[in-house]
Amino acid sequence: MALLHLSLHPPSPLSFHWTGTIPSLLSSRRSSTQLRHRITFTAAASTSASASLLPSDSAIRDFWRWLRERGALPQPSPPVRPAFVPEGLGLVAERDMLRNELLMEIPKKLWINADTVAASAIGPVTLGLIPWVSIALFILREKAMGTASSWRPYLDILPQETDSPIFWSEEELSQIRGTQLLNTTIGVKEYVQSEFNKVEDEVILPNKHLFPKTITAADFLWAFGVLRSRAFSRLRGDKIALIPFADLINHSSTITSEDICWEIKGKGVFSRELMFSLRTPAYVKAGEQVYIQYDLEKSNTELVDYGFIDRRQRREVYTMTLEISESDPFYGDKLDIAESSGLGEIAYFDIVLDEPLPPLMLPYLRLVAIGGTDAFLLEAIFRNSVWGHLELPVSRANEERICRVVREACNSALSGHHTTIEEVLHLPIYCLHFTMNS
Ligand SMILES: C[S@@+](CC[C@H](N)C(=O)[O-])C[C@H]1O[C@@H](n2cnc3c(N)ncnc32)[C@H](O)[C@@H]1O
Repeated sequence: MALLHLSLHPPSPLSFHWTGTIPSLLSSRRSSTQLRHRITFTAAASTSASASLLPSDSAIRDFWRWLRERGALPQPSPPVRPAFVPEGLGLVAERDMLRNELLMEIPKKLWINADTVAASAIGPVTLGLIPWVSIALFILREKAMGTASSWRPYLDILPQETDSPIFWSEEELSQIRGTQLLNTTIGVKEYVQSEFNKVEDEVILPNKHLFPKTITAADFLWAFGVLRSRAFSRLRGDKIALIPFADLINHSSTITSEDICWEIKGKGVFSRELMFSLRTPAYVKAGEQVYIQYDLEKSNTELVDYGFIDRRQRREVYTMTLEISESDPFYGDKLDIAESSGLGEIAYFDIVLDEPLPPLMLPYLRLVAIGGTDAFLLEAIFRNSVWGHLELPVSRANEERICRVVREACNSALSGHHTTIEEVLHLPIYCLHFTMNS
């Protein structure tokens, strides 16, 4: 038996580890028009951020004062200021700025990362926790401390939620029933819940004196969502950090390079003080919003974690997951052959809309589907030349088998849709997944 999955790549702006099962083939029951109400498209971001979820003017003023008092604003006047924009809060230029001009330098003492937590009152009890979990506990504790927290002005401007599917209501989620997106969202929420259960038992409850208010699973999910949507994509894992002020910058698909936007480097005597510096990726006029490119590598299924998708760039990427099943009578030989080309029992192939298939995908598919009289190709004597054979059709039967299974999977997927094919094709968040029994 050979098992083939066609599935969307799970979104992961942060490198969290979770395992989730891939659902059987389904598709969105919500029309693309309906989904657009919930997912913001970058090309028309005006639907984002409802006013009730935005921080108040006075919260923004307090935050500004807080940044100034902590030396995060250059004298005499910073080149950007926080402002209400269609994407919620954003950064607006105070003057015309050229490409590569310095927007801000945020000293390390203002970042919230694992070191910040370690040096805080909960440092001793959070030792050994995954960095994002300890940061989540830290911000929830500081939030609960209210005016007693020195981080309050920053915490007060964080959004109550984003449009990420982890914050969608049950009713909204029910409308994407069957999509990979729903499954991924459920997987992520289960992962967060299980981390919460662990940290509640091991850290929060035994140290109640350190946590002024009860921390709920919903609070913990909020903190996770904040981190997931605000951490710079290359600051992952142990390096994960919240960088106040810098994290107000929004994404635009019109910015097509991400290389010069930000860097971390030492400053001051002996370059000891680390700074996060952010630069303009393009010329911007006074009064206009400054944007960056969050991550050119991210597909829309990953960007949706931020609560929006990008219609202007080629981000319709689907990851096809192929697997050599352990119950395949030729499992050992097939695995050996796959490994000789750097592949494994499971192989992932990114398929980009309107672009050629990944070069090894068809050969791997042929390998997975080999059986019957074609099995002679798996013999050790062909080991050095087998990939050359797999580049071309192995046999009519092998090719037909692949085509039949893929076609059946597609038909089955489309028959599950309540929408027309045209609507489905306009909806970037759908998936195909299938199992093939030989
Ligand atoms: C790093 S924060 C940027 C600041 C954020 N706008 C705020 O109000 O705090 C990332 C979040 O901003 C919003 N965002 C950023 N770029 C966007 C875009 N192009 N379209 C819609 N929302 C965007 C999303 O909610 C995302 O989760």
